[in-house]
Amino acid sequence: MFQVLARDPSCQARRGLMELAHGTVETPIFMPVGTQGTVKTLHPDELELLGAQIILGNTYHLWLRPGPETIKEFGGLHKFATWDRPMLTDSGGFQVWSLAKLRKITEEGVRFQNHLDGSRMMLTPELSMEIQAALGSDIAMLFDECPPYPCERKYAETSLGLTTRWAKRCKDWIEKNQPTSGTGIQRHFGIVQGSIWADLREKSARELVELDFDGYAIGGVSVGEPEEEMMRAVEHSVPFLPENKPRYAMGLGTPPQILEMIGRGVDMFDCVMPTRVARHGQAFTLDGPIHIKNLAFERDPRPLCESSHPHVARFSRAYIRHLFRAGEILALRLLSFHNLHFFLRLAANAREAISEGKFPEFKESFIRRYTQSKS
Ligand SMILES: CNc1nc2cc3c(=O)[nH]c(N)nc3c(CCc3ccccc3)c2[nH]1
Repeated sequence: MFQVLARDPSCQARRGLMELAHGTVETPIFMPVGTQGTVKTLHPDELELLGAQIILGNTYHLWLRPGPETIKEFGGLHKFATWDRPMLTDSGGFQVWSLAKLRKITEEGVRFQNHLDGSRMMLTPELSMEIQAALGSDIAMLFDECPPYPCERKYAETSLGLTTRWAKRCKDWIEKNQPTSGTGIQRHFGIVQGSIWADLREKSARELVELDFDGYAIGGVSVGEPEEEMMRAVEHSVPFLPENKPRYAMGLGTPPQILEMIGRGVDMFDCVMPTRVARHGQAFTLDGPIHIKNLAFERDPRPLCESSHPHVARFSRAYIRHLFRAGEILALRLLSFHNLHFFLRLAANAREAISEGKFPEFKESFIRRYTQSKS
């Protein structure tokens, strides 16, 4: 399922290939988030134009609406959304924690109030696996508990025990129900927890590796902790994960953070930021982010960035600023397309640098230019 093609000689960065039911994915990879079965404001053809190899869907959102029956009737999420490349779905626990009201965690699962109609619902490891199987994603995340930040050590320790017991229940469900044919093999990734404590991160990683999954995510990060805590959580988890399996840092991060993580041996990234900040007028450039509403761009004839995709580079900053201030929907689409392209190019350039054994130099020069205050 995963093979390492090249390793940078002077850091932990590696280049790899993931063989999935709906195609091959090169790593390191950035994965656009398509919460409701669409990457906001963009058409699947545009995602292909961008070179998106895999997109993310949300079990929690799709379970509540339109519901697994509808999606099953259309042959799964790929057919429903007409996206024929790989998809990864989260298990729903994190979304219950961050979206639903009146959440109650028990050994059985998570009881909560549906944020759409207030009805009381229950999500369990087995149900999460069942929904993700109905969605037909290429990679399903195991049902975990993402502890809040900050939290007491005792809470983190108890919580990681629950995540491991839930991982075992997911594994039992998979062994009992996973069809080995039909919609193609669905892979499953365990999620390492343990909050900010190194020994808990090691404990969680060892317990999940013991259960043996197709890949491993580093969870409990990008939940409001300082950047150095995020880096340490990755550093304390990666050494206990197998070399020959993909590693996914959940919810991360800014361009510099992604490059720092790649240097520490992480292969997969997701972040709502590129499309979310696009809707607030922020565009990523090699010289750092810009806010298109800024008066400075009123007559700026340049494209958003020298490395913009032709699909967007044909428009001046002045024109996009005008559209944005006029509330034109095209502005959101152009900024979303541009930002996703920026992140996808960053991953592609990282892959090249790793193959050339020059990742540290690539990382340093990108971060230097990106963070220097623009002239
Ligand atoms: C923004 N920061 C962020 N930190 C996260 C931590 C966890 C975590 O510890 N456990 C799980 N299961 N998911 C997490 C997510 C959601 C990532 C996602 C979103 C959309 C689609 C697919 C995947 C996180 N996102």
